[in-house]
Amino acid sequence: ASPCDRPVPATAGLSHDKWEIDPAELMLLEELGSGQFGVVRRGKWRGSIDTAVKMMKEGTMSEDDFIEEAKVMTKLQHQNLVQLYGVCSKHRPIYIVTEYMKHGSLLNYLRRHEATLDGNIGLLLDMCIQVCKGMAYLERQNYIHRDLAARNCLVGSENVVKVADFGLARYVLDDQYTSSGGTKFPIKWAPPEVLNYTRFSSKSDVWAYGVLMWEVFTCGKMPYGRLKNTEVVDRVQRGVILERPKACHKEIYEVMRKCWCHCPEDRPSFRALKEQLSVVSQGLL
Ligand SMILES: CS(=O)(=O)c1ccc(C(=O)Nc2cccc(-c3cn4ccnc4c(Nc4ccc(C(=O)N5CCOCC5)cc4)n3)c2)cc1
Repeated sequence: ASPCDRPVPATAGLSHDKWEIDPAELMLLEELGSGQFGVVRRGKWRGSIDTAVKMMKEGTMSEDDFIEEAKVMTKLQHQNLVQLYGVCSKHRPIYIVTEYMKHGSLLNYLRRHEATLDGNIGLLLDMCIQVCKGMAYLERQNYIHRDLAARNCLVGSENVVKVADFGLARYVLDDQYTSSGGTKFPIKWAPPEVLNYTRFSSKSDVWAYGVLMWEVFTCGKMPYGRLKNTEVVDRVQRGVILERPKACHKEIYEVMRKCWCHCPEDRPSFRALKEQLSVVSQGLL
């Protein structure tokens, strides 16, 4: 019988899990950057969809666990989260395919545009509010980021800011990055309970969010300057916090300070932060 009148088998298309992307549908373009994890390139998916393709160097990630988690991550959808489109896991290195953000990381954007951003309180606050909305969504989904910082947020057109790489830290194999004693551990974004017991929670993400607000209002300065990790750990455990950036109104700094309460339960939720920041933002108009 001709193929057109042969019944389509019920399993057609099911062999490809929807989080699995066929590399034949990806056209790899210029390199966007790289790190110890591998290389990131811009890509076109199915001819027209702009993507960023992270090509994970072998040995940097527990791949099978990550591929399992990718099924969950593709379901996390919000206008302030960098959308995971899927993975190419049938070859090595595996590819992590996400939506493309054309202005790169928030940290580099702040540093590159300091001249126009500095003093533009409304725009800086709007960037913080966008990150807060993405994080409030993750909080509602009981999803912990574990490495929130300006370097892990991305900027798209019209100053859209989105949170990236949520949850990815759990799959990094380099224990210099994963253990709080390691040289690559993000000490400056970690609260006391993470430094002492690696106890991650949405409230430890809130602490990191306070540091991200400080990064935004300093247009990308390094928190605690050139202090060594051991000196930062000592200060944080003694309750010494980051000073108010000069471009930052006292009421905005008050919000940051609440994110740095020693006890996690005394810190506001992202839901509460979103309310507080929009009140401040209206007050500015
Ligand atoms: C700690 S870890 O888990 O090992 C880990 C480490 C690193 C990463 C990671 O993704 N890093 C990473 C590195 C480079 C680019 C990315 C990266 C990831 N992306 C996801 C979506 N979009 C992007 C994107 N976009 C870019 C980046 C740079 C430019 C650029 O060249 N510009 C210059 C001209 O002005 C505009 C900006 C443009 C767009 N860059 C991500 C993720 C996880």
